[in-house]
Order: sequence, then C-alpha cells, then structure tokens
Amino acid sequence: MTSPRTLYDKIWDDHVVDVQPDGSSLLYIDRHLVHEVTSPQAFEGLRTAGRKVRHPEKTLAVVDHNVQTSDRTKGIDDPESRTQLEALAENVRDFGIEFYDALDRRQGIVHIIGPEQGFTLPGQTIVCGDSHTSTHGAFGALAHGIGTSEVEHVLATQTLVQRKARNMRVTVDGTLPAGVTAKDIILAIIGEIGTAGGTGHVIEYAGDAIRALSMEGRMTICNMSIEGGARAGMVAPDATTFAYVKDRPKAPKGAAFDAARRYWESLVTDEGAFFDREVRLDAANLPPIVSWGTSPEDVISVQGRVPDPAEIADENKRQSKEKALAYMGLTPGTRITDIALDRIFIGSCTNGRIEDLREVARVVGDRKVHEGVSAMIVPGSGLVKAQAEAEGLDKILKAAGFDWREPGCSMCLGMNPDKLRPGERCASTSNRNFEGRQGPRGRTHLVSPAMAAAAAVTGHFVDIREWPQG
Ligand SMILES: CC(C)[C@H](C(=O)O)[C@@H](O)C(=O)O
Ligand code: SF4
Repeated sequence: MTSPRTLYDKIWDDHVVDVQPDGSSLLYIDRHLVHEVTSPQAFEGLRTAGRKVRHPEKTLAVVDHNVQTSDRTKGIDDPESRTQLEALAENVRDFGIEFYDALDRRQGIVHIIGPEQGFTLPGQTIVCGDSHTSTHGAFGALAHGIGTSEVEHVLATQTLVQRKARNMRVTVDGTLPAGVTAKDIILAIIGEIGTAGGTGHVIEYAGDAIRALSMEGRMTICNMSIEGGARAGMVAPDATTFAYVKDRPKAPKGAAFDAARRYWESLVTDEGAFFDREVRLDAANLPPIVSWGTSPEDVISVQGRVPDPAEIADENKRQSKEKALAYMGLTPGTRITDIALDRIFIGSCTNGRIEDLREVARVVGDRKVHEGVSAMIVPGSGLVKAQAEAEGLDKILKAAGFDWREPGCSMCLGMNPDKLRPGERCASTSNRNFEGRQGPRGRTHLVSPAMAAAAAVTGHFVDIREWPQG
C-alpha cells in the first residue's frame, strides 16, 4: 500500500518527468502565463538559440503591469511602457502564442484572466514569471512564480527543474463573523507566522472557514501565500471549484469535463498524510485587519492601536519597526480608527474580482467618498469590468465619487501612471506594503475591500462590523 499523500504530493508525483542525481526533479508544466515584464529576455534567448515555443497552446500572454488605466484607445502614453508592450506583441506574433492586448476585452491582471478563461484548472502545474502565480493554487493546482531564465526554459521545453518543497497546512476552523473576509484571514495568518513563516513550504489551506469561501475568496488567500514566504498555496478542489470552472471558455466540456472532474475529486490530502508544519486559526475570533508598517506581517485588529517598538526586546527587530513607523508617519499608541487616509485603491490580483467590487458597492450604497479623499477602482480584468457594469455597480460607485478605471495592475505597484505622491496615505486592497511600493514615499495600509470602501466614505479606518447595513 502506498503511504498517505498530501494534495501537493499528489500533483507533484503526477508531474515528475525525471529525477536527477542531485535530487532535483524535472516537472511537466501544464500551463504557462506570460506578461510583459518578465518575458522579453526569455523570448530573446529563444531567438538567439533558434528555438521555438514547445507548446504555444499551453501558453497564454497578456499585458497588465505597464498598461495605463485611463483611456488607451489612442495607444499607451508612456514611451517606455509602450516599448515593453510592443515587445510582447511582437514576441507572441513571432512565436504563435495567444495574446490579450491592451484593447482586448479579456485583458486583465494575469492571475485574474487565467481562472476566468478556464485556462487555470485543478490538478495542473501552472507557472508564470510573477510571484503571485500562487493565486491559481485556489483551484487545487500547483502554481508558483518563476524567474526569467526559467520562463525561457518552460517556453522551450514545457518543463521546469524543481526541488520538492515541504508540506505545511494552515487550518482555519469555524465561521467568519459578518464583515470579516478572506483578506482578513490571510493577513491574520501572515501576522501569525511572519513573512518567513512559510519559507521552503507549500501551504495547503484547509478547514471549515476555507471550504465556506467562494473561489474569489480562496484566490485572495492563495495569492498572499508569497507574502507568508511560501513557495505556493493551495486549496483542495471541491464542488465550489467545479461549479466555477464548468463552462469557462477553455475548460473541458461534456464528457471530457466529467472525466476531468473524476480525477480532480481524487485531489485531496489523504487521512494521516504528513505535514512538516501545522498552524491552526479560529475564524470566529478574527477581526477586520489593517497593516500599520512596511511589511505584510505588520498587522493589527482595526480595534487596536499602532504598536510601540520600544516593547520589542530584539534590537534589530525594534530598529526595523521604528524605521517602519517613521516611514509610515505613525506614532505608537494611535488608534487605528484615528488614522486618516488620502487615497483609496481597490483592485489588484488580491482583490480585483467581481465579488470584491460587489462588496465595495454594497458597503458604499448611496453614500459619498469623503471630501479630500481620492478613491479609485480598478477592475482586475475587462470581463470583471463588463460584469460590474452589467450589474450597475459602476453607477453606484461613480455616483459616490469613485474613479472607475480600465483593468490592470495599476497602483498595486508603481509601474504605470497610477502612483501615490510622496507622503500620501492609502488604504489598499493589494498585497504588498513595502517602502515605495505604490509610488516613491507613498504609505500603504493593506485591508479588505469592505474596509477600504468604508474608509473611502469616512476618510479614516472604521470597524466594518459596526457599519450600518442597507
Ligand atoms: C513585476 C513582477 C515580476 C512582480 C512579481 O513577481 O510579483 C509584480 O507582479 C509584483 O507584484 O511585484
Ligand atoms: S496586481 Fe500587483 S501583485 Fe498582482 S501581478 Fe500585478 S503588480 Fe503583481
């Protein structure tokens, strides 16, 4: 009898092509997503070596990081970004890869369009030259970021050399209180384990609170596995997963879907399988969470106060947290709910999906964005935008004073015109808050979409659990 295996073990075993003498393995890669930032040298390498793309049909390319989120029907304004986008357009033409350009209605953030198209499926190995490829693990796939030289290797061979990571399980039991969301779960996990907590591991998220989440919520959690230091994050596929995947443009259809589903149903961790590390959290105890520093582990309950680094015994850690507070312009002891915001950013591959926009519109209702606050909403893809418009969400949000933009990475990182100005403070639904992430000297507080929406209306953080309904 074979010994009990984890979900990660099973997908790994099903993709090993060869084990090398040094213990590393050659893995077959089912899906390769490509964006403009990490692909140019990879294609250049193929050209130089006179090689082709091994499986163009398993490769999908899109522009997201450099696109402007204002009108782009007349082209991209910034010359450097334009060059970058044109390079990808030329590469996909030369190598015969499907491509969603800046005007394609399917264009969007690479980690949003994969699932949307049914390109992302359970049981697959999925890579992209982008750290947040972990998002796709929400489908019960083994998905992780790779470097540019690996992008070239995958393009040329459809395989990747990998060492197996260790198994870690984070179990979230119980039921989330109203107003507390998937984003709060993952911020709480990172607060608990730290940004190095998952190093060398693939995390499987399990437990009632995870099972109860929509695919959108599961993607939010897997997305930030990287901020917790893990190689990848995953959730075992179940009825929620299959319902999401069914009828997507690139998903198998009819009998092929049924056959695939039978395989996907086997992708669960066996009873008694070994995890190198286990962490447990109770969802019922989780508050809405706000980050106060310059690392995703610097998090606290919205009911808390900015912590005092003087209480930290370890000198290096104390100095680094003092530096973070100075950068953030915050004083220890300040109530989180007394922190005033200049900007609100709703979007990114963490929280730019339809469910997120519905939540924002629900919280905002017929209220207005607070005077002096500038709030933008950047749908994660053209299809998310179209869906939101079909539901009338854009009308609610525009009437409230939100800026309703075109899809892309936008102000999640300053690689396009959307940036914080120096000193500006932003409530952001994205995943990273390090110095300068949203623009030089910009200050980022990571929160859920509901918390960002409430902050937009009041101009400071509020406890969403106390938000008037209706
Ligand atoms: C530009 C890209 C390589 C980068 C990543 O890998 O994550 C970006 O998406 C990010 O979120 O910082
Ligand atoms: S939205 Fe942000 S985190 Fe996601 S791929 Fe784009 S830049 Fe990276």
